[in-house]
Amino acid sequence: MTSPLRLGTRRSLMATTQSQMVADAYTRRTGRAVELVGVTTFGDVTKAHLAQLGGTGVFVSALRDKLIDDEVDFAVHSLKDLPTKQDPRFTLAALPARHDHRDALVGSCKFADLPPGARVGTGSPRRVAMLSALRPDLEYVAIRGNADTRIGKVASGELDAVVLASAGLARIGRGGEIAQIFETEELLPAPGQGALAVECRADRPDLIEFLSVLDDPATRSAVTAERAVLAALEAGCAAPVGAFAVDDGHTLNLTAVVVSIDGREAVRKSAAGSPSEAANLGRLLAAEMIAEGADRLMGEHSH
Ligand SMILES: NCc1[nH]cc(CCC(=O)O)c1CC(=O)O
Repeated sequence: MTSPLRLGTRRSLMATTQSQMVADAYTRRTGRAVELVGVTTFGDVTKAHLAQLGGTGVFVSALRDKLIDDEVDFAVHSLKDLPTKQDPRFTLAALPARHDHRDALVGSCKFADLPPGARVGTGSPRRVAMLSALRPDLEYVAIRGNADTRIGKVASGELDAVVLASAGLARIGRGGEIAQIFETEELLPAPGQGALAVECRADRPDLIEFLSVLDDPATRSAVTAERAVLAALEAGCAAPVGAFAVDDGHTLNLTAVVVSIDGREAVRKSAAGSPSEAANLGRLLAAEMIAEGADRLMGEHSH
């Protein structure tokens, strides 16, 4: 009998839920058992504001340490938390079919119905910038902590609403509290939002082959283009950059935006191309955006 695969996961509800989803999908497809191994990460224990931690990857490195130490076989990350520069010791063996890519408002009314001066919580400069463009009359409050903590600030009355990723809310069973989902025309999601990444060591070709049953090619081309924009802009997860692509099986349609943090200026562009040229499409779009001043808009939030 084959031994179970060991899946390293952060201990938060969102992480264990998404890890369990991937574990179940793998077992369904292959018949092989997967056991979850809980790992505590720096990103879970630190009190520092995420945007001040010097970029991406705080949730990722502890899981990668366990891969290197051979304590786990693979890990599942939220793709949007993964640095665009891939560490050569690891491979994204599968990018499963993406869940909802959009952002959602949790609160007692829709965004347009919030009274002037209402306090809206979000830790993301991207969301602050784009929401400020729609409603400059609201107060945007930097918040941190897991989704549960953030939603709690609405229940306690400290905030009128919070904005979180729809996919994450669904994963922790709080999708029912969503007052509104933002369409991409008004709030373009973070590159890779809603997608998971299945990662293992690059020196385990057999395992990469096993895990590849979970890969969804249309998701892979879409998020490859989105992440290529982010990489070419030399922006990190804290930059006010949105990107979203759809691969319909023939054509890859990509839209990206960079917004000044006050929401007053934006460079937004779209492009279409072949899914097999996803990375190029993203790079070219980013170059056009830079030519129109995108890097100036990012200011201190680049890198
Ligand atoms: N930045 C933290 C983070 N990383 C992934 C998700 C949620 C879901 C996803 O995009 O897969 C969240 C929470 C959020 O942004 O609301």
